[in-house]
Amino acid sequence: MQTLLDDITAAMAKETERGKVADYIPELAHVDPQQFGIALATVDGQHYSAGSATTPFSIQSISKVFTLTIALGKLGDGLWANVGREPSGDPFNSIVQLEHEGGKPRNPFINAGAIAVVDAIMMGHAPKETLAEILSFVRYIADDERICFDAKVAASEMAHRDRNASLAHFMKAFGRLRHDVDKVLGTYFHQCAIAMSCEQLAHAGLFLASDGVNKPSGLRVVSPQRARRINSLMMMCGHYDASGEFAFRVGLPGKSGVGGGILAIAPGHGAIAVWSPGLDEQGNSLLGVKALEMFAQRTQWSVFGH
Ligand SMILES: NC(=O)CC[C@H](N)C(=O)O
Repeated sequence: MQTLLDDITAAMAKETERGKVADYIPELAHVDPQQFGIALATVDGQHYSAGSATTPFSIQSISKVFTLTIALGKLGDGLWANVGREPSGDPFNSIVQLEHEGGKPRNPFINAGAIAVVDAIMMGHAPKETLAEILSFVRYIADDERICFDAKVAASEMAHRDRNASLAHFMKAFGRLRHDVDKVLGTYFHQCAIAMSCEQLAHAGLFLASDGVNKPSGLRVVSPQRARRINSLMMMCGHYDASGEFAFRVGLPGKSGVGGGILAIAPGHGAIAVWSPGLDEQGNSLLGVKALEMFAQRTQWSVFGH
């Protein structure tokens, strides 16, 4: 496994086409696109990594997997009254389906869906309390108390919130959000601004590869059925309008973020985190997808067979 991660890192270092760093969040525009990291945490307790695997980066939409897990824990199937579970086939920040579909977002991983999920988690609490809950959950599953929010990234997104604010106000107009829009957005931007390294992310995702059990503690995070369902949503919706392409090339449940990270789950094997800040047209890490394609081919861990 170590040889494989080293080979992938060497192959990615040679790539000249590295995509474009997200600049609609100005604070992310400063990140050096030359960086690449990869980490694997296996269900039998092994850890491997290569490249810049200990450098924290903005996990952005990968956080949506963690808030979905928390929301399902609080509301169970009640969550699905306000959030769908179908791929959208549209960009992550698209508004078009909301009008046709009564303000109900297609799935929890597009921005509208994740905003509805965090509104559901808040349950009348202040953003600070909800954020403390999200952070302590992430620290627990990653088994690492050092994980923090990057306040600068959160502030940068709040200052440029027009698009996400439109989504939130639109949903509120349909009676889909219960809390004040700016409080929901502030919470959402902070959750997206959690900074983690590939090593921390792979560790955090491990419960999804092991039927819902947190490997270091042996404690159950979610039921096997819930882990399977979260994985299915990651497969169908985790890469927005490129989810089909990701399933075709990689064949693993995965969730991307505009910080350039991707968390992929190989059920029964392990969790893999990759990071390369340059994005493709759909806002997914260009080299991250390439690296995972190489990883899935060499391990033959695709859920669709060899
Ligand atoms: N795809 C993403 O990572 C988008 C998340 C980002 N915080 C946004 O709302 O635009």
